[in-house]
Amino acid sequence: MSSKYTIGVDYGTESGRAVLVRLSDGAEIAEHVTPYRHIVIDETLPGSGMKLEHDWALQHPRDYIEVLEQSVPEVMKASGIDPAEVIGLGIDFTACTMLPIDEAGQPLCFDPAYADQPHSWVKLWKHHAAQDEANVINEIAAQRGEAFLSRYGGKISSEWMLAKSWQILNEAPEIYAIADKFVEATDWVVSQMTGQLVRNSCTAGYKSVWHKAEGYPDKEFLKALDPRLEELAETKWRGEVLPLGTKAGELTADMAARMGLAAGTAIAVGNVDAHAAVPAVGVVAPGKLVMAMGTSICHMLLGSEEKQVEGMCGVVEDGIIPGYYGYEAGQSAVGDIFAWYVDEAVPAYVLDAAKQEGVHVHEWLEKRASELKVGESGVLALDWWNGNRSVLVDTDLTGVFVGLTLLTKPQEIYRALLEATAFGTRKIVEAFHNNGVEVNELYACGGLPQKNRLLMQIYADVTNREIKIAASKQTPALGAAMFGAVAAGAASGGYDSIVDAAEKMARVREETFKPIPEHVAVYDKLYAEYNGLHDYFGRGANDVMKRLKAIKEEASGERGE
Ligand SMILES: Nc1ncnc2c1ncn2[C@@H]1O[C@H](COP(=O)(O)OP(=O)(O)O)[C@@H](O)[C@H]1O
Ligand SMILES: O=C(CO)[C@H](O)[C@H](O)COP(=O)(O)O
Repeated sequence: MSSKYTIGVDYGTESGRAVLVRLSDGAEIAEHVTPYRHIVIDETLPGSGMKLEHDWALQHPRDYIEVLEQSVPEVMKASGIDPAEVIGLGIDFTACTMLPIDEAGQPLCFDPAYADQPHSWVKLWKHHAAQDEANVINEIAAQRGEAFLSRYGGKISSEWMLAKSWQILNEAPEIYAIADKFVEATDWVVSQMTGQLVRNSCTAGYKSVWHKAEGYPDKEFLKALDPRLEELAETKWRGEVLPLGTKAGELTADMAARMGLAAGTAIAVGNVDAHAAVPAVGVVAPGKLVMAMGTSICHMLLGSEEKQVEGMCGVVEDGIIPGYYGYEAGQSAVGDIFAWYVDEAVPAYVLDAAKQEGVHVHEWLEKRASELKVGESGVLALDWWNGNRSVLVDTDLTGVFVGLTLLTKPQEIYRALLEATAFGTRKIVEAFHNNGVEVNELYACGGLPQKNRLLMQIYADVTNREIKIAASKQTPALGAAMFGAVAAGAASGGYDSIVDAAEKMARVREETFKPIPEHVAVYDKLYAEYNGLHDYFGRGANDVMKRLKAIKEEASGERGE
């Protein structure tokens, strides 16, 4: 019997990649990356050259289609597989990455009449220009005691659908009026393959404040924000929300020809990058926290009940794996903090030594830092270089070092930064575990577990939990491919559930990182000190970070006088 295959397409911030996967064992047969032609549009609008304001981040929807037209045929060519053997395809995306579309499902920015209006383009997840709207959403939701706030750790983000939709209404009412719908890019790309638009429970739940039983926020709340938003959910956000793993439709003949696949191939509903990674490491049950570790960390966890956990990004029924409540939390900088140190603060002698040894500065520092005993340096840091996303949810918090002396070495500072991010993760683990959402094991995927062994050992020691590492380097794409196999179903040679798909296709490395008891004991003491600093600086006992920010803004003339 011939093998069957599935394709996962992972849409990142700067590029998209297709991975062709064998259904029987999850083997990754071929992959291809297509960088987005327009990458991130944050300075001037394509065509008109209109200058964008600060904090804007747009994308070109055509770039997403190009990934399908280039990377999918490339993986087919590289593998030599017959298109008839590819039975399903799934995609995952950054989120909330949203766009306004017309009645025919076309992006408004494709229409020459609207192409010069920035609000007609795709707003990327990191478009942060809707903060004013987010602040009012949070204020009014808190005043009205809206129940949904507790499902999002008390805060609705400026990155999400409501703030972005409202920004369009405030700044470009003509675009708001003409738009037939606002959709997640993941749902739009799926609609371009199938010819019909359906929404998915993951982005709807985490990014559009949708609840399986209660739906979107009610009209009274939306009206309290702005009377013009009263009908938002029934109009611009309308459309069926389907659980992950559902078949969104079948590949149209036109798209099949452009992608080099067979018409009728099953296409799964869209998904989010970090969330797609969870089944790809084999996690389909509660108790196992998955960390997507790179520039930042997304923490994902399943639970059997809906619990309130301080500072989580969100809890969504069916949001990660159907049948479970999916919890998400995060640290807004991790690899980026280490990058800051390496790029901005390492002495010249370290740069020279690394060059001489022919290793990257990170590797040089990792090697020297791993020669230190736990606690030996006497240096402790708080990991708030990009604010705190969980559990304090406060972007105005900043970094701290304690214990520096004239003898402090660069490797001691580097190690303190690795440890600070591990303490931040322990805080999140404990927030879940102590509120009835068990965390017994950790799984890691993303770039960092491949790059820094000391970091992984520190995470195991600080959290006192074993850490399993993803075998795949393309974990989100593998997860998306698995959902493609589920959309196809067992009758077509795929799988009937993501649990079945994970059993056959997901893999972790044999080697794990286990806590070392002597390290755990010292880290318990250091974590107690971290906790003390965390609460002192983060919970209002000393708002020095906020006062410094105010002084800084005053000094740089940014404060309204
Ligand atoms: N050896 C290393 N040790 C620790 N951090 C590293 C190392 N090499 C690179 N980094 C950091 O890892 C991050 C990139 O992680 P990666 O998962 O590849 O990217 P992304 O989060 O963009 O997907 C950067 O912030 C970089 O500074
Ligand atoms: O909000 C998110 C997931 O909920 C991600 O941060 C966003 O999708 C971008 O991810 P990445 O930096 O890995 O591309």
